[in-house]
Amino acid sequence: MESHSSLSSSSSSSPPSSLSSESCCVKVAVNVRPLIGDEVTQGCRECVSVSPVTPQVQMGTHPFTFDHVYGSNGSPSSLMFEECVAPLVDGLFHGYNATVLAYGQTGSGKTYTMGTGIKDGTKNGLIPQVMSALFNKIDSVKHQMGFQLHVSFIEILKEEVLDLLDSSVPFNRLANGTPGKVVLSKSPVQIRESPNGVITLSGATEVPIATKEEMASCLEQGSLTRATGSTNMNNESSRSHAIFTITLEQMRKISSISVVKDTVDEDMGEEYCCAKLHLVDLAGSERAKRTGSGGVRLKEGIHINRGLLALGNVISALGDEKRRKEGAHVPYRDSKLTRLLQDSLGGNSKTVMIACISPADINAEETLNTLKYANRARNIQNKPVANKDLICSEMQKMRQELQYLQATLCARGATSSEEVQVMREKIMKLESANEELSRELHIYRSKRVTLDYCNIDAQEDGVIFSKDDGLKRGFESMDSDYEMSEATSGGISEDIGAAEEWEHALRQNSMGKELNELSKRLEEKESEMRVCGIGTETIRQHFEKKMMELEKEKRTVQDERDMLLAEVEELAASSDRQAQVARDNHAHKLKALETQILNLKKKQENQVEVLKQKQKSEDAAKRLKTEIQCIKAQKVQLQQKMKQEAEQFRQWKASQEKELLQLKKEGRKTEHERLKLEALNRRQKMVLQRKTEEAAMATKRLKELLEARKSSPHDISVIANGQPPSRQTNEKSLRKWLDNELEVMAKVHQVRFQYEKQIQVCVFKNLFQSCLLSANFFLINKPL
Ligand SMILES: Nc1ncnc2c1ncn2[C@@H]1O[C@H](COP(=O)(O)OP(=O)(O)OP(=O)(O)O)[C@@H](O)[C@H]1O
Repeated sequence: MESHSSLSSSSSSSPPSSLSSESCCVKVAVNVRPLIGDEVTQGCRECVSVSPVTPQVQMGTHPFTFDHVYGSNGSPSSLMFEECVAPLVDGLFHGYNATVLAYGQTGSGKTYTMGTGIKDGTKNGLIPQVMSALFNKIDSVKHQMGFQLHVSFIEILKEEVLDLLDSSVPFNRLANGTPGKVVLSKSPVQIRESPNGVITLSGATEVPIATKEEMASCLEQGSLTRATGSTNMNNESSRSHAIFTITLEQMRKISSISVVKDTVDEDMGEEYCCAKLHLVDLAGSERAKRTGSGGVRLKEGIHINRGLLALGNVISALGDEKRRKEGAHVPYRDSKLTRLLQDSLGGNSKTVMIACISPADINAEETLNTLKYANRARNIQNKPVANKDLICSEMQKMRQELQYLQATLCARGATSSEEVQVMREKIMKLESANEELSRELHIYRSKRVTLDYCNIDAQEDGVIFSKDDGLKRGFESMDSDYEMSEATSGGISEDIGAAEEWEHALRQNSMGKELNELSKRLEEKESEMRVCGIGTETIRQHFEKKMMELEKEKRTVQDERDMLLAEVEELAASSDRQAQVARDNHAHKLKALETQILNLKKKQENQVEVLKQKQKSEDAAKRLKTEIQCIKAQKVQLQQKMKQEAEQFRQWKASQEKELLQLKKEGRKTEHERLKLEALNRRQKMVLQRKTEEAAMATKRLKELLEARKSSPHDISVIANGQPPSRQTNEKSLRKWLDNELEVMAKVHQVRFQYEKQIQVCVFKNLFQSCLLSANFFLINKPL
């Protein structure tokens, strides 16, 4: 399966990255492998001492401090995964890219550490542990998230990027059957840089992974395909830089809690995250003299060293704080390796470098170089960013906003119906205002039509109606013979139409005025009604209550007065001084009470008056109500009348137009007939002329024959009186005479025939003329 893969955080498949960004240094761990067989055989001694307390490696007088040191009495190598790589695996689940980079001289144990070897790496190496940790984690959180895993495995061999998982390429094992040794026929992969500077690999196979076993199988397949070769320093020396990439895509369910109407609503949104873990097993630096390489191996070695040198330069550039601050150029483009590791070093990645060293004194120089190299790498500052989908976060935000708005809407639910009611009323008011305005507009238009007519009338002094251009259509194709009659009829019809239109406009105008008048009256009455009717009932009740109170008060005062009167009468019976004083007091009180009663009576009378007034205004309101109803009915009637009148006018106009069209059609037909008759007439005239000429000729000929006949009896008389003519002469004369007679008879017959024909033509001509006359008559008298 070919796909577009990327070594960068923001790959084509990755969403735009955002959110938390923190600077962090590249972590460097040193792994000191034990002395191996050859080294022991050669009697090598360990030249590296490790401080168990502080993660420090001492090489002669040079102490190097790292984040972790494993092996040779440092931390046990078994802790390497937990301390260095496990946090990166965790980071993947939070969207952070990560890189684990194994660096060191040839035979220092990089492949062994990473687990990309076929022989002994697949069990204890870091990559197999990554796989276990990854799937354990997925198992524990899969109920909360959706996962998708892909792996790709490429190598950079002699500055060429090759796909190690391309299943279309057959395995070409060596004749000795050594697994993993493969003749190179792998598909090349292109490094591409997207417009935003992201490096991608075009053509690298990305295998979808469902289980740990599938992933392990990919690792195994790639490791088998990877180029290895035997050197003096390593029987299974990797001849290429290998990058095993795990891509983890996840849809995380995130809950947001909102409170709607006192109930807690938990919304489960989704967040997309994509992160990549690059596990890099670099080819080891080597010295040709020591590896004993020649030919192909030598060339491979040169390429390997060149790549590692470029990597060293990048690390130096990034690790030098001064240069970094000055924004010095980082030579990522110097090799394919550095281009592919661009994000892992100084970019969007959490990176751990594992510097593998041999403790053997024979390798002391290379080990020192490695430690220096690794030490510089510790200064590299990366900027890992969680690759979360901005769109997803944005959607989540919008969802929350929507919930908030819904909650607000619910809270306002009580008032919303009132608001709707108010809006509805407003709409109704606006609609009625609109109707009123349309009506007014109609009236103004009618008025304008009337005024226009009046203006035209004034211009055409003496002419009552103006001519509507629209009604002047038709008949234009008619001959000049008919122009007068047509113009007359057209003019009449136009005048009738214009008059009718004018009358209609006047009628509409007057009715509109009447309607306006009614509306005005209605408004007045309604405002009067409002004045009369405001709180009529409430006021009446108030007055009635007041009256009752007054009545009650009056009665109380009257009772008091009666009591006092009774007391006064009693006191009047006794004549002592005290009784006199009491009588006077009572008299005063009585007077005051009488005044109070009088006041109350007055008040009561006033109230009665007010009530009467109120009753009157109520009656007036009733009258007004009736009047309003009456005006409203009149208004409705008038509106209906206007409508009917407009409809009638419309119908009349439509029928006029229809009739006009019909007339035009008939006119065209008559015109056609006329033309036909004219042509016939012309033809008949020609025939008549010819026949007349022929008749004249025949008459002439007849005359000649008659003359000849007159002379013939003379010949016969000569025969009868004198000597008888000879027999021959007689026969000749007789034949001549007979011929003449026959010719005369034929000519007479011909002339008679011509004469009859001429008479017929004359009759037809008369008939035709009378037809024309009747056609003219029809056109002139046809009503429009
Ligand atoms: N920690 C270790 N314990 C035991 N043996 C080890 C360890 N590390 C490496 N070795 C052995 O050292 C030898 C070289 O290791 P390895 O092939 O991993 O080196 P390398 O750095 O990958 O070399 P190269 O760069 O040439 O590929 C192997 O035989 C391997 O088994």
